[in-house]
Amino acid sequence: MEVQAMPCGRGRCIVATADFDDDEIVFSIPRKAVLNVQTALPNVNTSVSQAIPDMPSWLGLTTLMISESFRQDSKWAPYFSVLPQELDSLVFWSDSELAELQASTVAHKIGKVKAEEMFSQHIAPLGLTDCSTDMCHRVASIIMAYAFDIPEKISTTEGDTSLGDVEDELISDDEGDEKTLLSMIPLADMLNADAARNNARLCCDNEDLEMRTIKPIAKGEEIFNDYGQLPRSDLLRRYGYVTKNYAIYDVAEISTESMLTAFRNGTIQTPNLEHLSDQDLERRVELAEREGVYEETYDLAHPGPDGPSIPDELLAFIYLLLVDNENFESITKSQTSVPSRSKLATELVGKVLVDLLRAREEEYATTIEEDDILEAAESIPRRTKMAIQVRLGEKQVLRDAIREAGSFRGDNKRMRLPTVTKTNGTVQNGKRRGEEVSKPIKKGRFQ
Ligand SMILES: C[S@@+](CC[C@H](N)C(=O)[O-])C[C@H]1O[C@@H](n2cnc3c(N)ncnc32)[C@H](O)[C@@H]1O
Repeated sequence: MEVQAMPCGRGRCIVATADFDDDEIVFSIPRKAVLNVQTALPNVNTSVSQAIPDMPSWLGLTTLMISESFRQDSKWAPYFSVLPQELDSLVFWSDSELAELQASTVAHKIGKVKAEEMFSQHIAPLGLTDCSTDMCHRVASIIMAYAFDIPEKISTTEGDTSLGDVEDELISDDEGDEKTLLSMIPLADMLNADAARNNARLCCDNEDLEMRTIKPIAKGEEIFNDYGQLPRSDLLRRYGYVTKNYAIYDVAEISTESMLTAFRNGTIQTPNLEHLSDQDLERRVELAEREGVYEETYDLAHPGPDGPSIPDELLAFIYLLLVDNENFESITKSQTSVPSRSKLATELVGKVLVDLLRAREEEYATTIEEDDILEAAESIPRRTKMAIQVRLGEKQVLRDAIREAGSFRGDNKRMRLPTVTKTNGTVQNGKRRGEEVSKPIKKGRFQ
């Protein structure tokens, strides 16, 4: 094998001991060397093997690994012995460490309490001696950071029914029709990842699993697998590390409830913005749901070739809250569709979004400039430094989104504001006299 495992600043890493071309096999793993319900479940005791099919795949594999780790003669013992004892995934952070994430929504996605409920409900009744909650967290977190979802290999051997029921329960089919098996793959899971430096990926098309290059690799270079285009918040939550290479995938979330509260409370700073009654607001939210643009939270990103910072759905949602009654009724009756992005990006939508995004920015206790200074400090603990990078990344996304919203110049003529008091005492909604509000355009859902 033309690779070598060695310690590095990222735990262990795998380094090439020869040159590789593009799309060359770096190493192969026989499927029987993979740990999953197909390979390991028949060995575990009856109560465990009967319970696992009722568990979600991550919990089933957690139970399987814990149970297997208690077996004196487990063939996986050498593998288990090299798995890490400690991880930096967010589930292991103390409250004060988590507080450093400030207003990042990742702190609410850790799922520690829910996981503990699952451990009590499913694993505790199995009576596995010495199995503690800490051990369950450790194994579940290793699975989160190390396991692969591999396509199920359907057995063609007639009469092979040994795992039929188990497979039905534990094989997930979340990617289209392809059923996958959550699996621990020794050696393949020794590869680190680093956004721009990834140069290999696991290929499951053949009998053996193959780690193949996705670009040429020179002798001496580290081999990196691709963990996906993850924002640093998720990288930290799942893998317990962050690097600046992932900054391009950072996202900041804004919750719809917080935006609706700002509308209800009248905290939007736009002058003359007509107050919507709760009932009106409700109708507009229902229309957003019907048009498929309502989300509980919206992800903002850095603008780039893949798209703008502010998603179309968020623009459409704010547009539906701000559009004048005439156009609102017209869309409701499906005489008009929600317009395209260029028409959604009205000056008013931009202005309101700037207010909402600034309010979101203020939920973080420090500014970008303060974080830049804090992050540069040498004496800072490792977890604090990672938390600063996450929250800083989110604030930078918010700043991009604010800049983008502030550049909206679309016509406000269909907006329900600002109200303009005419000298003769009549009030118009900002549209020029005689201006046509909307022609019935094509019906249909927001694209
Ligand atoms: C699949 S394992 C990779 C092998 C791991 N280094 C080991 O020694 O077992 C994933 C873990 O490796 C570490 N890791 C991977 N890529 C990294 C990187 N670029 N920087 C720092 N740590 C990294 C993280 O701790 C992550 O949870």
